[in-house]
Amino acid sequence: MSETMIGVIGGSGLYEIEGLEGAEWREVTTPWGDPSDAILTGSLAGVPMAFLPRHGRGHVHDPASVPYRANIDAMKRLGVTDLVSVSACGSFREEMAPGDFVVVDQFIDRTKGRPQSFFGPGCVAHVSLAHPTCPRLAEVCAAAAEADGTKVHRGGTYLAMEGPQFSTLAESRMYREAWGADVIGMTNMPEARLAREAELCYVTVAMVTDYDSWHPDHAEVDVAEVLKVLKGNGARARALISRLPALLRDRPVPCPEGCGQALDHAVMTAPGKRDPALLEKLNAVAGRILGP
Ligand SMILES: CSC[C@H]1O[C@H](OP(=O)(O)O)[C@H](O)[C@@H]1O
Ligand SMILES: Nc1ncnc2[nH]cnc12
Repeated sequence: MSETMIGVIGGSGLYEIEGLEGAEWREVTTPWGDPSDAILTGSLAGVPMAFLPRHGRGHVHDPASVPYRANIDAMKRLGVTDLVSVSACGSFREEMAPGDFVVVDQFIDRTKGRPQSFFGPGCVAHVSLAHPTCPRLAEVCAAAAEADGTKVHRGGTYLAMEGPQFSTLAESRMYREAWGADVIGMTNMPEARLAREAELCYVTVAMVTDYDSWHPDHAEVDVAEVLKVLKGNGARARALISRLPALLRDRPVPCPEGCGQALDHAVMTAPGKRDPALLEKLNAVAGRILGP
């Protein structure tokens, strides 16, 4: 049985974490290009961890230019089994207030033009995305946040918009009223798709920073407001991360939810028709089924 390794992708406002033993920023190269930044590796309470700031230190990447495939490949290559996305989001629900955390379990993807898959011509694969997050990791994250006194909403639909501008009032109302979305952000797609293809347990912890633009009693979202709330959220996000090792250590690997076998019946291309160059690029993500 291989061991649990926790990966964290930190979103806006979360560019590093403290307290890792043997902490080292490591440059990881991937066949999909460079990740957003070097990756901070080390261990926490004896459990190996890897932390990657999604936008890079200094917030260099906008939501469209984040190298999602390189980020997920790099995490997989390092041995990550459980990947937590910690992200800022707007809320479409009165009860999901700024400062609350929403452990997301569904996505609606409105992003455009971002590479959506590791697979393609020469190695076609179709994984299930019906349940795009790992229920075990979701429960662990919810418990870790609650232990710190944070108000947690278990379950919620995250609308991934293209950005970088925030939504119009009409869009905000449509996502909330007609589409039933609970929170909105710009980055967790295609990240969640790619994590599933890479057979990682994945969950989004969405930290509510604002009410987007639909709420009659709150000003429309702007970055100043988001940053103000993020300052408060940062410490609680770090506290959540620090509790993960105790909750994930000693759990079986692979996870019984099946995230680690997502590719078992997914590849359609006949062995003799597979493109060797693409197979080479897939060596970390799909080496388990395609061979290293
Ligand atoms: C700073 S507000 C908009 C920005 O914040 C969120 O980023 P992340 O998901 O990486 O925390 C949102 O998706 C936008 O990219
Ligand atoms: N209202 C909002 N829309 C999109 N991304 C966000 N990130 C934080 N708040 C947001």
